[in-house]
Amino acid sequence: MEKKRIVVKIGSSSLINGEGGLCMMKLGEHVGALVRLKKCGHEVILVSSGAVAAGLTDLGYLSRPSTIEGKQAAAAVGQGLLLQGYTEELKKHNIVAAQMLLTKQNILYQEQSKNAKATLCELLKRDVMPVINENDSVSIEGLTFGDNDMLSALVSCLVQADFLMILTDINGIYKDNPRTNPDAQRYDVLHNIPDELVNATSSEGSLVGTGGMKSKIEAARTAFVSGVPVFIGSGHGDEKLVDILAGKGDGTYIENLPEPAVGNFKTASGLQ
Ligand SMILES: Nc1ncnc2c1ncn2[C@@H]1O[C@H](COP(=O)(O)OP(=O)(O)O)[C@@H](O)[C@H]1O
Ligand SMILES: N[C@@H](CCC(=O)OP(=O)(O)O)C(=O)O
Repeated sequence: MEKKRIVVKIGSSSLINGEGGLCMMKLGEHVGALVRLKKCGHEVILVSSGAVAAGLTDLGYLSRPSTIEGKQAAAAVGQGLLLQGYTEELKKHNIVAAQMLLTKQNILYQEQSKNAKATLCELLKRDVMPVINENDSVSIEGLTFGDNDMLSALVSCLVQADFLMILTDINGIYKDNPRTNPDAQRYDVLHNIPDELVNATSSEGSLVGTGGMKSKIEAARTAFVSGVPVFIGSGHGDEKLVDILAGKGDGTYIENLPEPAVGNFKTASGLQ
């Protein structure tokens, strides 16, 4: 089996329980699947959201605060809880968790991105699981990634990943938001992401997430044009990430057209 370098992004909506706190059962299930992928011999980098959402309850917020200092304070509390959760769950599988909190400057400035890449490669070499998030409590307005979808795409480009998996609370990209339009159809495969698709997609997300499907599509385009195939969707159980890699995931794949069979080539943009 060919060893692959895979970035997995987990959104807040897939980590939070009904009452708004961090759900250790959901986190543990993701970890089981990440470990399974790693045990297949792949290099796995996790980009996890959830810091702001995880910190709300302890700070007495009833919902996501609208002020920057409110979100930054929630992230300062929640990031600790998030990493504690990953460290404990990974330890059960004898895997060490490594926290990397990045700002946009760390990716934009070559000198800093070189260091970030070198650190990530060293962690992978040592068989450690990097757990990346934006450094929310110090990020400056206007210089944030905006959401972790773009962060995961930029990390994928930085480490020349073979695959980016964006896990969320919905099983793929639909032509319209399926929460408001239950008849909306899903794209199973896309071979490009034209402007019209980005423009037509809503940035309305779950109560705890940021950017909705629009930010995922924009992030997917960034990764895809740099040569990284992307999956956006959901799944359950230990096999879900292995299944996604095998092309059996429940979601939308953004990938190159398959090699044409000689004399039997049908073009498809993936956009119906
Ligand atoms: N065209 C669309 N296809 C699928 N989901 C969409 C679409 N438009 C909006 N959404 C919404 O995007 C949400 C996922 O985004 P978000 O809440 O930011 O997730 P996450 O926390 O995983 O980043 C879904 O729950 C869905 O309601
Ligand atoms: N860095 C923030 C990420 C916010 C965000 O992008 O959330 P999501 O849309 O759920 O990926 C946090 O950890 O809460």
